[in-house]
Amino acid sequence: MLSFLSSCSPKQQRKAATKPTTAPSPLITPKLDPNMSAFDKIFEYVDANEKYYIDRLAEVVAIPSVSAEAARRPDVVRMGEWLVKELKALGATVNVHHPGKQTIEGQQLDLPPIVLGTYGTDPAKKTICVYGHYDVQPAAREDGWDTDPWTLVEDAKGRLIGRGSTDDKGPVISWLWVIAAHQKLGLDMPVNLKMCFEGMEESGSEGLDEFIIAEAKGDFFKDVDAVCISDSYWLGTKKPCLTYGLRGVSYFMVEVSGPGKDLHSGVFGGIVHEPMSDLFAVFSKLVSADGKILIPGIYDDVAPVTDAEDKMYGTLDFSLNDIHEAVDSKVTIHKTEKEALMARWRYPSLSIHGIEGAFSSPGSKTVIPAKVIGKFSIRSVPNMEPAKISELVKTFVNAEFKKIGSKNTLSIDCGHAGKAWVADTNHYNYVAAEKAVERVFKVKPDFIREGGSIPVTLTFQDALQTNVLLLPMGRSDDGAHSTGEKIDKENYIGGIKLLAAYLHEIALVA
Ligand SMILES: C[C@H](N)C(=O)N[C@@H](Cc1c[nH]cn1)C(=O)O
Ligand SMILES: [Zn+2]
Ligand SMILES: [Zn+2]
Repeated sequence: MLSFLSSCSPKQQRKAATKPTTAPSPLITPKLDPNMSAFDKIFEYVDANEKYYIDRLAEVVAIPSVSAEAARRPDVVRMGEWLVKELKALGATVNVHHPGKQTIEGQQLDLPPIVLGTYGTDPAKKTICVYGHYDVQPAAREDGWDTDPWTLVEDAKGRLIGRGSTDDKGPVISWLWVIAAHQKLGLDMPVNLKMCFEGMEESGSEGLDEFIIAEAKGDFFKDVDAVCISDSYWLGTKKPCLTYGLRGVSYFMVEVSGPGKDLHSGVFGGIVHEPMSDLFAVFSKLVSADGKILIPGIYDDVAPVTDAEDKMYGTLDFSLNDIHEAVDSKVTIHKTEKEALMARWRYPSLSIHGIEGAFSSPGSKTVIPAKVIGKFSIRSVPNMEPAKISELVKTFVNAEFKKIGSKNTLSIDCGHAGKAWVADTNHYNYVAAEKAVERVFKVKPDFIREGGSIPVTLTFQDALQTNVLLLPMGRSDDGAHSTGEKIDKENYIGGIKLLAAYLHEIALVA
């Protein structure tokens, strides 16, 4: 299964490509001392089956389940079906919810299925709902990947490189390996599991909130005692973390159009209002070079810093160098760790992502694009409301466009929005996770917040009236959403142990 690449660059020759063309490595059941604890048995079993887990990760990375691209929608559905098949093979009760339709790229498409697995219904046990997403961000070799994003490659440092390896396929399939390990070892599962896996997280989780709210008291969710999500990252590269906060996100599309078709810039340059120039003029007013959002009122609702929060920053195992390593450069804005973490966790930020319709190929085509759609998002923090953010942004963008005096047309739309989330860490869910980290990694975790967004987290907390824990497997330098996304073998294998240990600790502490 693990083959070495030949006839390629020296850089690539050091890498092994794991292609899912043949059966995965066989599962091994090591001979274990019956007196060993359940924890130790599971840990030894997981170590013995490292190769199998990597082969199975390769299998799912090879399914390009990009939710944002219409052409990839069948692959997203295929990935959902893969999960259904695996869950059924494990003996889980599986239901699939079809959330309806969506229009993207002018096409009406079925939203991918929400896959719901139930494993165990023992009223004497706690019921833990685990959530994850099986869709991924777009990826293309031309973006700057050294390897094919859809072929899992293990490099000399034990990094498993491929789109979705850390965000979020590695963590999602790890829940399956936890069930399978218990079966092979003849161990009783310590909790009942409710598994909720969606295929639209990277594109606004369409249909999921409505489903959870409608079903909160229904069969699937009614007995849930706590929720666990593994879809975030350690703060650095060495110390495990538990995550208790996320920023929200409001995603905007700004369309500027005017000319009826693309134009020759030599013939029409200087005599027509150009959509791209208008968009640049407006976008240049959104954010300063040092990351301050320039939209009036946007900071008004940001929660003030408390004394406890102020002191907490100094306790974390984190240095600016962790950011430098993660971004492969020293282009950080802030001078201190505290300022950088505050900017990531507790202040809003605005990022410009791209322009649809703009000429972006190599070469020097002298075109005036007739229509462009600029895309940016605002990461929001506690107390900021998506409706107010949208109102402030739209008012500002329309006013800035008016100032230009262009005869083109601008329209702005908020594609999707989700609120920030902060959890109560004084809950057995966090106590169990902390103990699990200590068991697996022999160190106490840092308690951190995250700059990214998982909009459904708050929905789980509010609709199910339950505690939500984020239990990350990957590291800060995994490059989620980026080129060369990876999960370290150590984190993947350690992560499988961590998820198993967490479920056992729940049974012990709750
Ligand atoms: C933190 C999580 N793994 C993640 O990557 N979430 C995405 C969610 C999103 C929102 N719009 C598009 N994707 C993120 O934070 O960007
Ligand atoms: Zn993501
Ligand atoms: Zn994710």
